[in-house]
Amino acid sequence: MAFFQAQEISISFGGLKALDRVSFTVNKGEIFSIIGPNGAGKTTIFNCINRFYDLDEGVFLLDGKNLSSAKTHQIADMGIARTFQNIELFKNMTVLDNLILGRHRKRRSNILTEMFFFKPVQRQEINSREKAEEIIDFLDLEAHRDQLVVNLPYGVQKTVELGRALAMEPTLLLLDEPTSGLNMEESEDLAFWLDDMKEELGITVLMVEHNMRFVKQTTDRVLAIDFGQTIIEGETNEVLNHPDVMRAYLGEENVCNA
Ligand SMILES: Nc1ncnc2c1ncn2[C@@H]1O[C@H](COP(=O)(O)OP(=O)(O)OP(=O)(O)O)[C@@H](O)[C@H]1O
Repeated sequence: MAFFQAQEISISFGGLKALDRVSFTVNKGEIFSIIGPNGAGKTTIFNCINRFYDLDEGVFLLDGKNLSSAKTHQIADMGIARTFQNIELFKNMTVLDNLILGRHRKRRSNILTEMFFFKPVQRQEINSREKAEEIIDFLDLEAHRDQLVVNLPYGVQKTVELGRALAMEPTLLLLDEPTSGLNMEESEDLAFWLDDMKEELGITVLMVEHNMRFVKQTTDRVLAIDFGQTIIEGETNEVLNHPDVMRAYLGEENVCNA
């Protein structure tokens, strides 16, 4: 069964139809990319999944469950985590503390449990710390563990943001332009981690990405859109080599060099 589906989704901003009956299907455990030129509607898809915006028409289904009535925080509880085009971290906190905070949605405590059930709360705290340490190990962040995020290079901050999303133990991870601002070596590291996330952690990844070389290297299937409409959905090579995609989005030169 399809793991995640968009069915005929549409949304308008004033007179602008940002998404016009777009559908796509993401299978369990695959890395799926959405590509298209600036303003095509890619980030709007993510913002609708997160319920920052309400769809005018259509639905998203996660494991067959309709997300329409879920609120933003419930989307996270259902196992969907996200990174942003502009990094969103607590910049004056350490890497470790940002990762522990990423566990916040997994914790089940309130003021009463914190006051009267010290042991369970303490256990959650220990679990969060252990999970954060696992992620530090997984993403090679040991050297930066106790540094303030504000003092880290951009590429490392992006890795920490990825780590914070992983701290939620998502089943579906949304990555918005994960390679933007990364150098070649950092992009290679990211490709390696994506492969590990897929193979070792079984996470399904839905990614918006402009870097066609990276898409080609990492992605199982692709949706190409422009002006809020689908051009084609299919296997990565099939989509990247499609004449309409080459013409409309990438330019012949980029595809040849990819
Ligand atoms: N909140 C909003 N209000 C008005 N228009 C919006 C809003 N959000 C997005 N848009 C418009 O919807 C269209 C799609 O925007 P979106 O950010 O999804 O494009 P994108 O494909 O992610 O582009 P980029 O690659 O540049 O990030 C654009 O024309 C954009 O200006």
